[in-house]
Amino acid sequence: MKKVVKFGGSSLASAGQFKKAARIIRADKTRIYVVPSAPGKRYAEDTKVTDMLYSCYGAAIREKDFTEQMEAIKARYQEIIDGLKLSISLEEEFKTIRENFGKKIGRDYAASRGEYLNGKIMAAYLGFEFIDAAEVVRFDMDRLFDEETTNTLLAERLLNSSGAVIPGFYGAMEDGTIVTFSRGGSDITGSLVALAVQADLYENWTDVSGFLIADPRIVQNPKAIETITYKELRELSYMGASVLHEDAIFPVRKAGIPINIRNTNQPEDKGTLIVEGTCRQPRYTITGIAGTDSFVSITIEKAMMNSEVGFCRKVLQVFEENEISIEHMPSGIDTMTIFVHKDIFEEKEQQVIAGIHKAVHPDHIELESDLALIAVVGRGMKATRGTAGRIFSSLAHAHINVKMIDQGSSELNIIVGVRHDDFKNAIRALYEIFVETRI
Ligand SMILES: Nc1ncnc2c1ncn2[C@@H]1O[C@H](COP(=O)(O)OP(=O)(O)O)[C@@H](O)[C@H]1O
Ligand SMILES: N[C@@H](CC(=O)OP(=O)(O)O)C(=O)O
Repeated sequence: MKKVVKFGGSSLASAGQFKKAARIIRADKTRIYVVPSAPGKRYAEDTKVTDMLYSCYGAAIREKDFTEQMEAIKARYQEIIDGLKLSISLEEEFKTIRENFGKKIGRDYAASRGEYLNGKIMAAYLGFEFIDAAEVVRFDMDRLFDEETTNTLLAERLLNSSGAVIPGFYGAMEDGTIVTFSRGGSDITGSLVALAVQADLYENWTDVSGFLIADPRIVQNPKAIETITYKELRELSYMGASVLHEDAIFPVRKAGIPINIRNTNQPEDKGTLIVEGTCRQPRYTITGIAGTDSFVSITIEKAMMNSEVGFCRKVLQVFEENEISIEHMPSGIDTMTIFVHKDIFEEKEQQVIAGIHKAVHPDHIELESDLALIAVVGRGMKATRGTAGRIFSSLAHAHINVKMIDQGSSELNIIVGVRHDDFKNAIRALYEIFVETRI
């Protein structure tokens, strides 16, 4: 039996949190492979070390003096080292980092140092071997993740280890250039390590007692999900449930390795088990609710659109040419609406509109911004009639106007579009009807 344990930034933000993590690791001899994140927030208004590094590197790039910012980062680590009563020194490491910042060696290198240094401390504290992710997580020369090489490198390096710390979030190209995954990417590293060593379980330790039915920052004390399938989780994390990176599912899913989301502050809680399939019936019709609140909708109107062969393709081509990916596309007889992320669309707005005019000569194009999309997800929905009806009535009851509704053909999710201002209330209303009232 072997387990991979990933600790998120909130679990390693201070010496006190490090001690909790180490207690968890030492309590189970099968917890052999440890993937740490960089120190996260110690309290709500605190700054994550990754963000401190980005901002410090930003100053270096602008050729501003970054001494003070670098000292603040160093102080975060020194506080942990002192609190753990370790005799290691990071003086030399910081000297190198400062020099590399001066040489403007790369933004990804800068960000990766958060995990690198935390890994060094964690390895020293546990008495485990430190393995630099730059040696075992490979990106190709186009900065794309190289899954096959990584799997080989990790397996060769780790299989005989009796205790190893591999920092999360980054890897390197063959020439040593550091590349990071997108934000929250330590979850991906954990998953890659689990696949390479064919772990029995991938434990992902965070600051909540599992995947909760709704975002705890929106719904007060939401209930935890006991068991969730990879498919359901993918829908929820893609739609903004940030507890697990959306790409962390793929490596373990392939090998059927379950993920267990656990709480470092409450290790006695069972957390959430993420599995390929389960015969366990979910407790409620829905498994979870998640949403993101910055979409734009583009509605294209043209009489007789439905009989114009190739209309949709021509419109979609305009988005493709502008490298904008499409989130949803509900349509009517003479209208089609396209939902896209606001931040990506904003920069190219006028090009896209001009492109659509040129491509299909519409009667009218209407843009609506500040929209939110909410996904109601659950394997139990397939067997239950009237789910969409309940969604509508709960939102109507809360005086929320539904802009769009889209049911996936797998009947695993229903997506609802609402105004940005209604976003949180809509999630609360949906939680209320499916979980609290359970009618
Ligand atoms: N459905 C959800 N269930 C649990 N946590 C969620 C959910 N949606 C959003 N979150 C947020 O995700 C946070 C945990 O993810 P993250 O901040 O990446 O943790 P870590 O630092 O441990 O990697 C929680 O503190 C919570 O605020
Ligand atoms: N430290 C990186 C990577 C990461 O995964 O962090 P966390 O586990 O704290 O979400 C970030 O802030 O994006």
